[in-house]
Amino acid sequence: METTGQAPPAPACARPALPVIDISRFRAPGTDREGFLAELRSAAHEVGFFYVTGHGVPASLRDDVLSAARRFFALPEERRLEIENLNSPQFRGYTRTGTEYTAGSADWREQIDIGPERAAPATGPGDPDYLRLIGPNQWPTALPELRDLVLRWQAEALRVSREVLRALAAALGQDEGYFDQWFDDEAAVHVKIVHYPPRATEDADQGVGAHKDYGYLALLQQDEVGGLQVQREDGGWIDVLPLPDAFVFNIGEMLEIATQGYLRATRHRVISPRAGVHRYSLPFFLGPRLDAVVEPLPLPPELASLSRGVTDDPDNPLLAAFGENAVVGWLRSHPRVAERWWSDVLAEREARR
Ligand SMILES: O=C(O)CCC(=O)C(=O)O
Ligand SMILES: [Fe+2]
Repeated sequence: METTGQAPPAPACARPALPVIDISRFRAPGTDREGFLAELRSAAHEVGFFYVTGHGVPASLRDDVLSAARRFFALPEERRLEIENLNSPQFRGYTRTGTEYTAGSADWREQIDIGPERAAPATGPGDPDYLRLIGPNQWPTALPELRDLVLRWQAEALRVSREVLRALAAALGQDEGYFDQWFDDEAAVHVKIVHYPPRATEDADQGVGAHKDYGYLALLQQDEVGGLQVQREDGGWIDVLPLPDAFVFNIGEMLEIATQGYLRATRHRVISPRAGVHRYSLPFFLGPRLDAVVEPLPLPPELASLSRGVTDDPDNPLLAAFGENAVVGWLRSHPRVAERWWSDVLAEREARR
């Protein structure tokens, strides 16, 4: 189905446009394990996007985080700006609508970026730059409940995404613990709390422009509005309607590279809500530890023969060293934060060019 705007609500009996994977089957006694792994493999290889049910995250936690998000974005702007990301050397905190660009056009959303809640380590000359990404989040004093809710959400999203990654490792013919060493409690996870305001004019519909996600896996909780679209191989767009109690999962570029293109990082975008409608979503990105090095995964020959290879973007090449990739990505996407807190690093990089 080709669409240019927002889809009408799906009838209750509509077949979801993406595969649905019940992740509880991975551990359930009596599951046809090979059948389960084959379904997951085909979803991740052919589409790169799928719904995940059976994840065990309480609906009440999801509802509480989404309603706290609505309260945050309803605060007066000066209260939201108290946690502006410009205050944070670790790029954490609030960014206003219209400051983010995808493929040269402004996205129409505001958000809070949240990472692992840790103290900033003491660093000195010779230390890798990525250590400066480690540090605390910013939390709004006007909404004291947000910290605990979001950190619980982050922990649950990490748990579920590690489980999906283990199932993917098994589906790719590896030991299920294949990725575990890079995805321990210091994994570089990133939660966003996002508000898509209604479009400003009828045809200004770029909530977020078409892109692939970076990292290994992304997990998305959307509210009931809809607007996420995934690109098909023929270039058309599929509406990813909200499915109750399901997360949307997709493959990130790092996992595409690690599997030489066997798994697919699929382009997607968000269409802005219509006048009067607001959309809220909670994307979660799973990255490995900052000291991880991405090595090619040894695919079984029958899968390797179906690998598509990787087309790296020459303007934005991905490196094997994850921490350095993360630094480059943050410096590029938030130049004002970079100038304020990373000017020594920028100068050193400039001198080396
Ligand atoms: O909000 C959404 O539905 C998806 C957002 C997204 O694709 C992203 O932030 O990378
Ligand atoms: Fe995305």
